[in-house]
Amino acid sequence: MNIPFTKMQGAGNDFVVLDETQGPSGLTAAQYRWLADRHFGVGADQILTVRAAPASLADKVDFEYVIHNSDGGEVEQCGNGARCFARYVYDKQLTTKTAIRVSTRAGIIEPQLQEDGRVTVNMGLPRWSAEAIPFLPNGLRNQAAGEAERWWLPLPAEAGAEGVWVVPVSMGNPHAVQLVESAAQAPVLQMGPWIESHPSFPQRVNAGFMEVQSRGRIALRVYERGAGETLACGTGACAAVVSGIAMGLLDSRVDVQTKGGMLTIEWAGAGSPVLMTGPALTVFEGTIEIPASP
Ligand SMILES: N[C@@H](CCC[C@H](N)C(=O)O)C(=O)O
Repeated sequence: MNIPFTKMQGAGNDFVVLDETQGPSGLTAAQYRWLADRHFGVGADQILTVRAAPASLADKVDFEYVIHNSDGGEVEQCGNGARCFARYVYDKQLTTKTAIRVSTRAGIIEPQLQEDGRVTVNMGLPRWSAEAIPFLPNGLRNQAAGEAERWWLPLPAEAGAEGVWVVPVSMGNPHAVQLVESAAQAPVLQMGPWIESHPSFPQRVNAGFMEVQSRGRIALRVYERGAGETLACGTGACAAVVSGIAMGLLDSRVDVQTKGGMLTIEWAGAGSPVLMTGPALTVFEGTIEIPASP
């Protein structure tokens, strides 16, 4: 099967974007994995698929946005991808709107193109309940940290620590945020896989390592579920900032330094949606022949 694609990136988190507004291509998990492979396919952290609004939401949204991790699994949300999605549908003239409503597996989000080329996305409310994340707190120690709750995740010796305190939170997808002295020195690659697959997160989790540099700035690295460490994670940035605000460590507007660029996250507190602003750029376009059974 030959399919056209667009390669995009947002703060270095990179994507293959597919247009299925005229109908589904019916790709399998193995084909998504192949497309994301940096040696055999195009290479990406996530594959983003643009679809027409589902009939049940036709009066509420402009498009549907489907996300697959590089391991081939479909997931609920992707923040950097949401910005690239908005840039894509506008640049491809699939819409003339600059404020777009998009349905995702995690609900409706609202990207808005800015005049400086960046995109701001209303990512909705953070969710803290164990059911929403989902998170199994059974038997784990916890402690109050401001208005947030931190949980002790015991880890095996191979992870490099007996355990870590994390704040579990959902931005539509699951996150576990820990505070570190230095993001640059954090054991992301050693510890990340153990947190990602920790039995307390039945759908696995994105593991965030947050260094608070001031009340308005953090450095962040994220070991992403289904993709490994990426240069930036938009939902991870939202999760880290809302956790830091709930812990009383951050103000309501925070610059997030990632390995691939800067994101700005704003959150006015309980009941308010999280706003994420950052870059969204096209890198190249092409057509690729996808093997039937890679
Ligand atoms: N890169 C993303 C998140 C992609 C999904 C994530 N790996 C998951 O499995 O939940 C972002 O920018 O938010």
